[in-house]
Amino acid sequence: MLRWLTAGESHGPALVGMIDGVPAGLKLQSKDFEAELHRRRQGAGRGARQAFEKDRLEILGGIRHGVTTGAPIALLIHNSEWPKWTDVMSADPVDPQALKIDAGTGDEREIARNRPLTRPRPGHADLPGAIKYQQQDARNILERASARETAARVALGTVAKAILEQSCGIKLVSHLRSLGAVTSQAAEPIPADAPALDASPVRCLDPQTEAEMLAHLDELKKAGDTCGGVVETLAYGVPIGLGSHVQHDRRLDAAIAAEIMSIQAVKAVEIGDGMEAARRPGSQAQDEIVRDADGNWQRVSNHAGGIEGGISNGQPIVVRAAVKPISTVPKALRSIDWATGEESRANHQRSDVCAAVPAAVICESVLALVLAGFLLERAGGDTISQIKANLERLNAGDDRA
Ligand SMILES: Cc1cc2nc3c(=O)[nH]c(=O)nc-3n(C[C@H](O)[C@H](O)[C@H](O)COP(=O)(O)O)c2cc1C
Ligand SMILES: C=C(O[C@@H]1CC(C(=O)O)=C[C@@H](OP(=O)(O)O)[C@H]1O)C(=O)O
Repeated sequence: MLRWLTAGESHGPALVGMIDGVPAGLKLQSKDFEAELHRRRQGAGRGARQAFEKDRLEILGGIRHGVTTGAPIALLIHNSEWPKWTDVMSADPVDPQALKIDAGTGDEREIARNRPLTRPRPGHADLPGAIKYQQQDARNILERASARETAARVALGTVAKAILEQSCGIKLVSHLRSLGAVTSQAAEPIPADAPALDASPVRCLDPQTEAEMLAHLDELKKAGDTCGGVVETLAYGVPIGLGSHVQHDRRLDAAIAAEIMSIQAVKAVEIGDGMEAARRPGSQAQDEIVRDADGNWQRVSNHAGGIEGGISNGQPIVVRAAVKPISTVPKALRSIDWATGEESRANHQRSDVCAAVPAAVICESVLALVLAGFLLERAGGDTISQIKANLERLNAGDDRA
């Protein structure tokens, strides 16, 4: 069984990720994690933090000389800003007078005064979190609600991607179907080896759409507004048989939807044609069954996005996620200051303008974690070679005419 957890705050010393149930014999090095963390930092729409955030990684256990041992893998990702925030985020009480930080952005001035954040931002966890946990300072909520946490999930996803790739060659790819009001004209489906995607600041293969997306983003930024987008993630090479129809919590599509929805700012998840399927006649919404010359089961289309009855059907898995516009809107929205009870404008701290591009990399990682969990459930072993052998045996086990 694959289990994973993260901990840590956005401006604390570090993030922590731990994953248990990883087979021995998987090849994984620091540079593999660093490459994925680098991908998450890239792209249009990011705020100032990503210009200097280094995501410095330490592997604390589970990997030795570039190979997993079967022990839980523990990962630490240092927050570059920690030296500046040590007093503000200290675990132990500090004298408020001692808190001195260079004035810079409005946010830093708030910190310099060590003023509790009391003007909750609509759309963030500030208000419901503060009421639920009885906090007077929204920082005690927003530090953990922050999508900084996704750096840890992307690091854990690196392990999952290695399991998928090294056991049966599964590859994932992500791109933007739309950014704000601009929709991609990309041919479908994007292949697994689409190399230009990482080079595109908006993960879009079509230069004209890319330019329109960038212009749209720029326009919203100049207007003091923020932007969302629709991310599409595909997994190629997933064998038939991951997940099950027999119980609600064993359905692959349900697990994928829940995990993708757990990414900060994701507000809808579609598998295959998703919402569009509901508008089509049934004859145009299913994937007719054929066999190729070698007798392999094939489909003439992939409306189902690779999953039927909660089970992978051998077609590419296609998942789309709607990422809402960033809730820290620079032209700050209406709120109430809970320190005074008066109408006010929401706190504004340094912020991204759009999360859709990094969300694409995060969706890949999260999808990889879910698929790796189901793969291990079906073909699990203690070592990667046992999993490979199990998969071969399972794939050869179909004696249908
Ligand atoms: C990669 C990424 C970066 C984000 N950056 C910001 C940000 O800078 N400012 C902000 O207000 N929200 C940002 N968000 C969204 C918030 O974390 C999210 O809206 C908040 O935690 C509330 O959760 P919910 O939107 O899922 O309800 C980001 C999300 C992602 C995925
Ligand atoms: C730090 C990251 O994203 C952060 C996510 C985030 C939020 O509210 O979700 C708010 C911002 O934090 P900060 O105030 O430090 O700029 C983003 O930068 C990251 O992705 O590494």
